Amino acid sequence: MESKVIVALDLEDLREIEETVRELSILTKWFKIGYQMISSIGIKESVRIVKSFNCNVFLDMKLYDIPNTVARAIRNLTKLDIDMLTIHISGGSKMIKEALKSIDDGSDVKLLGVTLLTSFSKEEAKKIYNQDETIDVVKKFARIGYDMGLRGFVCSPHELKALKSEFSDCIFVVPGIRPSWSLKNDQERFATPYEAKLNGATYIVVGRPIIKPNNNLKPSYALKSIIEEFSK
Ligand SMILES: O=c1ccn([C@@H]2O[C@H](COP(=O)(O)O)[C@@H](O)[C@H]2O)c(=O)[nH]1
Repeated sequence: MESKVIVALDLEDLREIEETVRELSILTKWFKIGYQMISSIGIKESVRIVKSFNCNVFLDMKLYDIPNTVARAIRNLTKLDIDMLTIHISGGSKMIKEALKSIDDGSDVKLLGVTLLTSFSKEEAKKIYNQDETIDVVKKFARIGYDMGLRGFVCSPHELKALKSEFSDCIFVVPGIRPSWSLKNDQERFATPYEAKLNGATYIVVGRPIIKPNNNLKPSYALKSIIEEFSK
């Protein structure tokens, strides 16, 4: 069965990126390209590398701007050979509507709405959104996204179960994954691969525990152990 673990390629060096994809593409066919990689080697080169190993690209752009700007960016980005792309739901209903409209009918790109970043603690979410519980912020965003037509979300493992029961026809891509043996780093709302599986994740996204493991584990061993835990 194809692995549903997406490796976040938060790396900068071209050689290191190529070697990482070469080593890990034996175990998973999904890689996430984000700011760190594109700001060092560029979007087109990033996509080219992942595709050269016959793997799928999750382009995590987290687009957030006025509707016209986002729509035009999406029109360009979907000309690249990518499989999933993100926008911030907090960009608003109009932005989401234009974003969805700008994806060609013939394109298979799945547009995902980011709810609330996993690096937000309850206190931080309260400061910005004036809600006591992160679940209330996340549910509100997911409802807006769903009503505008989104059928895929990025959310933390903490709110996953509630979203899954309300939006059962959607896919859930879940970062903030920390196996028991790894550091939390800047993640605030996190859980183990097994917990994410139990709560209904379609895909999990994992970066540092695989590519920069704190215990000198080889990336391929770290990934193998995460795939096993997520498949239990
Ligand atoms: O809410 C979010 C949305 C995206 N991410 C991205 O996922 C990876 C996670 O990396 P780790 O090293 O496993 O923490 C990273 O690329 C983020 O940009 C997220 O963490 N939370």
